[in-house]
Amino acid sequence: MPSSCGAAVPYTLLGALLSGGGGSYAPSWPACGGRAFLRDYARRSTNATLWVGLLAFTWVLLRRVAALLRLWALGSRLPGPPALLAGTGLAAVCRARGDVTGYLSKLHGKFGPVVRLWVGPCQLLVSIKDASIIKEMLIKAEDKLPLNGRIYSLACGRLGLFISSFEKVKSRRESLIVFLNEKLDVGASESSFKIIEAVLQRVGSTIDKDFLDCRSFSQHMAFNIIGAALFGDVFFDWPDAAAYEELLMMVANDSCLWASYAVPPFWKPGYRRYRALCAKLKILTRAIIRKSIDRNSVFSHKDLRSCKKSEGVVQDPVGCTSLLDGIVSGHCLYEAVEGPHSSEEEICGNIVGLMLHGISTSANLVGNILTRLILYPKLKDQLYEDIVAVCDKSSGMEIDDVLRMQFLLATVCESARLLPAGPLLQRCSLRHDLTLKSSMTIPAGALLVVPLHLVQMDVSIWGNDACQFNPSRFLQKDIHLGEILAAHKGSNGIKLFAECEKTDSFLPFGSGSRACVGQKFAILGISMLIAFLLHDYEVKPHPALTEELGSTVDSNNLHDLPNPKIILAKRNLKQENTNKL
Ligand code: HEM
Repeated sequence: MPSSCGAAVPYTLLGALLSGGGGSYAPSWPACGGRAFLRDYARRSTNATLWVGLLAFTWVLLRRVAALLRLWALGSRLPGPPALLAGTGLAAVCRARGDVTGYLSKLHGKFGPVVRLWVGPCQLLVSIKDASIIKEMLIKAEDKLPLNGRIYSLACGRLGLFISSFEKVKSRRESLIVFLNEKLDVGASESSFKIIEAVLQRVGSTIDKDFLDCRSFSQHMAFNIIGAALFGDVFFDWPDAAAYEELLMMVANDSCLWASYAVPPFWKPGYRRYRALCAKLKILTRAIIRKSIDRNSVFSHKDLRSCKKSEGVVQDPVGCTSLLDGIVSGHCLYEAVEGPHSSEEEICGNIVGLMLHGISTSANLVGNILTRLILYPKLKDQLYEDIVAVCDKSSGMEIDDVLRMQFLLATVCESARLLPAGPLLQRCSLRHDLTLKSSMTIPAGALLVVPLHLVQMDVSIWGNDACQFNPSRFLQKDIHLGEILAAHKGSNGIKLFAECEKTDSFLPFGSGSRACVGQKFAILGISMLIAFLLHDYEVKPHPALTEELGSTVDSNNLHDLPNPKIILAKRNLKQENTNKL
């Protein structure tokens, strides 16, 4: 028997409530009981929800398909090999850990300065080799690859630097630049950049060993320089510093591997170990942040509250003692630490990120320069002359002195040119298509890469000796490197060449909207470290290495010598001065 109440049950809860006041449903539904009403109501709501869900899903799917069709349409207009061939070719090279640069070089030779590759049915990669197009692309493409963000987020947790979206990192970048420039304090009478001197004094016991392994020594130096810059003097007395260094390196080594999984592989013991290391790293970072704040607690309470703020940038970083303030951006240190948990979490994440990136990149460059010094005694002598010529005139060594050591700065830049931090500079534009002046349109979401070895060793730009180590190329007539560095106080970039094409092709620190924030800090800091080292120590290869190498050393090919043993022998400056007289 059909239920007499079926037709009388209101469609919606609102309808039922309205009808409860004496509407047309009023006589029938109370008679059927609340259960029938609720059952019917649940059925209809479920149906409605399923319909809404289905429509939303179809909408998302259609949008995805439309975006994919657009990607294929725009992508196929760019020059490049047929889809399937390219995809398998690049994948095979990557899987075999082969020469990606060599592979891209062949493609550029065939298809021109812009080459597109399909690395999957929904993934387009565009490689760019032309300096002017690169410059335009690096300014317009403001985002990083999502994988880049994943690597840092996995290792550091929540953070406001290094992540994919430019919008989210913009203000952090600005405050970090203010802070790092303050650390350098170029041109100030009382230069604040005493970090290197302090580092060398404190790590004396490391230096005085019989011999040093170049990689660990460079890493230790970079760790101390960046740590001291971020946390202040307290970093030197921190008993957990050695454990922290070891943890950072372990996390840095594994981060790319684990971030490459689309779904975190919780079932793998290696992954669980890695997560445990990241958690320990964060605990230690919080401990050193707390120590740094405690050391400056008087400051925190008195001055940090009164830091002038404007548009999210700390305007008075002199009153704010450590990098923590710069990173907090818009909050003074005191407020941020006392504030909601999330901001403390983010400060910690940013600092772990800076330590991971700053140490690995700077250590690479220091190691590279030291290796060249022991392989190339003439370079060492020339540098020593450059350093002594400036130091003889002044009592101590200030950052302004280093700015006058042009050959040294040129050596650091030339080493960075020949040894970029990675083979590919990577960008993307997540939301908008990129329309380049050459009337090429690169669809949103495409992976944009610059093969750094090809660009920085391009014979047509750098000359026939593009692959050779030749610091003098940075000392062309009319270019005063030191002046240029000093004149750019407050800005991030360093203009090295009058010739624009060369500037655009010097990219070890990237360029454009996401360029390295630590570029000037790294170049000047590393130059100062080498100046102090060469001034006080004789850098020599270990005798076993000299025998092994014999006379057949190719100073341009450092791959054969990834981690040489070196000896640092203290110079007898008094004796040297007497000999000179
Ligand atoms: C020799 C040392 C270094 C090298 C070779 C280096 C290289 C790079 C490169 C290639 C990028 C990406 C740039 C781009 O996509 O255009 C980058 C980003 C960055 N670097 Fe460095 N870096 C060095 C040292 C440092 C130091 C010492 C710091 C700070 C303490 C630092 C802070 C950053 C930050 C915050 C970013 C991210 C910028 C963003 O995502 O917007 N770097 N670096």
